Amino acid sequence: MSTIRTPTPTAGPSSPFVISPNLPPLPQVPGTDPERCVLDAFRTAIAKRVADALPPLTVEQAYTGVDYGKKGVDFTVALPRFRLPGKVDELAKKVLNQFQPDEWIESVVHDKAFLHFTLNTTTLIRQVLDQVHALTHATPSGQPEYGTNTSGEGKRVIVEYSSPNIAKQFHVGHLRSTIIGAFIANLYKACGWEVINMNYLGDWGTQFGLIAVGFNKYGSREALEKNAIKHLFEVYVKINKDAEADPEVKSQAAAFFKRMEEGDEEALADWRVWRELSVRKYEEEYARLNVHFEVYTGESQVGKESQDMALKRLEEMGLIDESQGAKLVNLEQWKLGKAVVRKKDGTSIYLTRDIGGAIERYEKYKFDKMIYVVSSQQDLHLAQFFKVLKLMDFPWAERLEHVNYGLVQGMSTRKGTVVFLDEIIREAGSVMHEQMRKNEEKYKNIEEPEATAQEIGITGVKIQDMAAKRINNYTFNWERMLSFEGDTGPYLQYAHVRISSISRKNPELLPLPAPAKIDTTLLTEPAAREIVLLLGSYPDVVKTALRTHEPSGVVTFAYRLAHAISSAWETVIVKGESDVEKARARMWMYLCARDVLGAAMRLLSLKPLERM
Ligand SMILES: NC(=[NH2+])NCCC[C@H](N)C(=O)O
Repeated sequence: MSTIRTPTPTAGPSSPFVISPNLPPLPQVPGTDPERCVLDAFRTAIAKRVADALPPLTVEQAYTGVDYGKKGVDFTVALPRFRLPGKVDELAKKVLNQFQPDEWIESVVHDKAFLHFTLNTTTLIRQVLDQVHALTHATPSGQPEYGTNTSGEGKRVIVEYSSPNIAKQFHVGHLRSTIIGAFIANLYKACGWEVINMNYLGDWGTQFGLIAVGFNKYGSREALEKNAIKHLFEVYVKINKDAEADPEVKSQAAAFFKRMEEGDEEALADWRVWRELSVRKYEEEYARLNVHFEVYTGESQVGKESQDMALKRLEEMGLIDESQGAKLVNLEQWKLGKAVVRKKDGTSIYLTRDIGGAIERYEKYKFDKMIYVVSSQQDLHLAQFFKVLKLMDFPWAERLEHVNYGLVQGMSTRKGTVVFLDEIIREAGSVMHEQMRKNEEKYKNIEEPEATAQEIGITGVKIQDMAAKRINNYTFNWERMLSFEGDTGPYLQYAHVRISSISRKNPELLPLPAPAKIDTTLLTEPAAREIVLLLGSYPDVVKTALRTHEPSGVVTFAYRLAHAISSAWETVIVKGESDVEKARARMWMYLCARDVLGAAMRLLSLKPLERM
């Protein structure tokens, strides 16, 4: 299996898709982009009819009232939201009276306060499939772009996530930050933003004094080279024990860290190696998760100057209270308590580093937005730190955003509590491998069972993590997340593999003719129409995710698409269809569905499998 990064979609400068010029012309509604989301055109067609019948309503106003319909309805307009004079029934009647079906809209039905519109099936299928195809296979960049948009063009975002602490445990909180953060970064990229993936390591603090002392006693250069993360943690655990029994160890550690804070090169030399080797190891593990950082920074990298400057400014502004030698910002009036920004002994602290760090990042990157993907356990910390920056009148303080998430209970391997990221990855692979072995017949046909199990295992972990709203807590469950049944990661991979097999299984239909030569009017089954409408909605799914910062909407979309494909599979057949033209049209539709399912999976940082 290749280790090459699966490219995540990003919008190119111009779209290779244009709406057929033979269709009735439509006005251009600002903010819509039919060349990237053809449903925008259908919505405009609906809005135009509603506006034309109900002056002074404008097409633009009407457009905001066009929503997806429920249960078998394409789009619905709720009339009361326009606040027009007159009774709803009369308004509806006006729209109905003027209604003429055309190649955009087939029909309208009036139901209480609602108008339900049905799109013209022929146009829908033709335009959506053409668009998916062009934006997947014919982009100037050569990268798939379907679902992307250009709303973030020219803007830069920093997404800070994962951020584990060196020499300490990599816990589920860090895993969630990694999974959700990678999604958020992909999402912004797909919306045209320039994205900087940033990892803010916990690489500073008194624990490094302890490790320095511990390393002399328990450390091994060899073990460090082999697995720095693991070895440093082992050293840390041992010396911590010693320190509990022997205050001398503690004071040695404190003295050493003091030297580090003072910039003593000798003291820093070892620390630098530990950090470097840990980062290298982390990079390997992130790569297996399809996660990549442009910037590894950390608490150690925040300059003393920016922290001092921040304190000074707070002081000048009269925002600092002193209490027993410590300095704090009183945030009581915002119900954010009192935030300590300088300890009695003058050493820097987490909060102050975050404040100084943000100032430095703004200087360096001039970001339009900066997102911190951090557990909801740190809600107060982030709220305090954002508030302090606002009080300091930094205009960019408004650009900071905290994307939080709930707790995870019960993550452990069969050997016990998880401490390291590579244990999670390995366990996911081995549990999945056992699962796959249960089906001997299938197992025999898998080319690279271990690599495949690994990828599906990771998919299971990620999907379990992103399936519900971020803020929800959940219980880690290997059994459930790695099952092929129900809405799980393995099920999604399986759906992608099955649909990818269609070319392999029907070589006689290949190569498919150019899209224009494929007769999509042969796609007459409701199940096919349902798939196509879902495909058309994908660009909206991406936009909604950007607004909510929720991966769950994308996961739900992927399931819905997988289910729709699976219900069509037995009836809208390719193999065994005697009409070759029809078989080809169906195959093309399935391949477009595969492209969109793959795009959604990649957005979720997954690597869609072609075979298993
Ligand atoms: N800018 C930040 N405070 N980011 C979050 C850092 C998370 C911290 N290293 C922890 O493990 O708790």
